[in-house]
Amino acid sequence: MSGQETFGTRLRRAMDERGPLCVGIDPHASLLSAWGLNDDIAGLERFTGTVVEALAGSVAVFKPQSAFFERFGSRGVAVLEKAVAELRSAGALVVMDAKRGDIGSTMAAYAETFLHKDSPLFSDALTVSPYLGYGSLKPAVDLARENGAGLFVLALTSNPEGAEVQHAVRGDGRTVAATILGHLAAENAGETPLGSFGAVVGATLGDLSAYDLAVNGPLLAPGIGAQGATSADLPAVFGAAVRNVVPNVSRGVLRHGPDVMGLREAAERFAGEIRVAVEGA
Ligand SMILES: O=c1ccn([C@@H]2O[C@H](COP(=O)(O)O)[C@@H](O)[C@H]2O)c(=O)[nH]1
Repeated sequence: MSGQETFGTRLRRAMDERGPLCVGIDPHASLLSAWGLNDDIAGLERFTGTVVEALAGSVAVFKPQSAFFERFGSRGVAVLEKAVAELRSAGALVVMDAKRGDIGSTMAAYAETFLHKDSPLFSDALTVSPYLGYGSLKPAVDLARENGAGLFVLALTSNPEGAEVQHAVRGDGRTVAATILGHLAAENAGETPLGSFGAVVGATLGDLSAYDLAVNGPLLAPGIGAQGATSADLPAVFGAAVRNVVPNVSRGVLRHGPDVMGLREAAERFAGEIRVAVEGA
């Protein structure tokens, strides 16, 4: 790596300056309709542009959900590319939620797509799935390091179905999720102020004291708002790791559009609740 700032360094600074809230950009068909937009490319463009206009200058992190753009084909991906560029040039960080995961040789191509500086979809970080084996992610880990980017690895997801895989106990007595967290701690060893290799850990999960969340990396926490978790739950779920949590809210903010002020007020409300929860912890 060439003296460039790491994702962990940029993220820590963004969290300090703007607060840790991550707003998800999830253009569900139902949200497009609620905003009075058609479920087509023009609706997608208007929706995405409104979120960027309202929040890019004040929110630290955005998490576009790639699926909602991909469903419109290449024109949807073009809208996503534009949003990524605009968000980053406004000083926000972009975590692309594409949840990629495949055998190493294919993983290398996914990594080129999202983690190579010359790609139009280059993002500060990418969500990835370790369920083809953590080692299959190596091309993404390597390219992220080379380009000052990061990863968020699915460890303990917010959905109830995740438990049958993630809580499964291996031959050595450790759970699958604990093993993934262990790999991340190793990636981040010695990094300051924060490593670049984070975990996805749902805010919906209740007491996680059985897990060592001290991976010296960020913990992306979806589940606040539409999935039922609240900002006030964060200290109980994350314990001492709460200061490394990047809480994601998607529909909970987006349902306040298309009014730009409505979106801003909703994001500020969540940001304030998160601040109170984290500082009081
Ligand atoms: O464990 C996970 C991993 C990712 N997600 C994604 O986060 C958002 C949540 O949206 P809300 O509208 O705030 O519920 C969405 O893009 C999911 O795909 C998750 O929910 N849980």
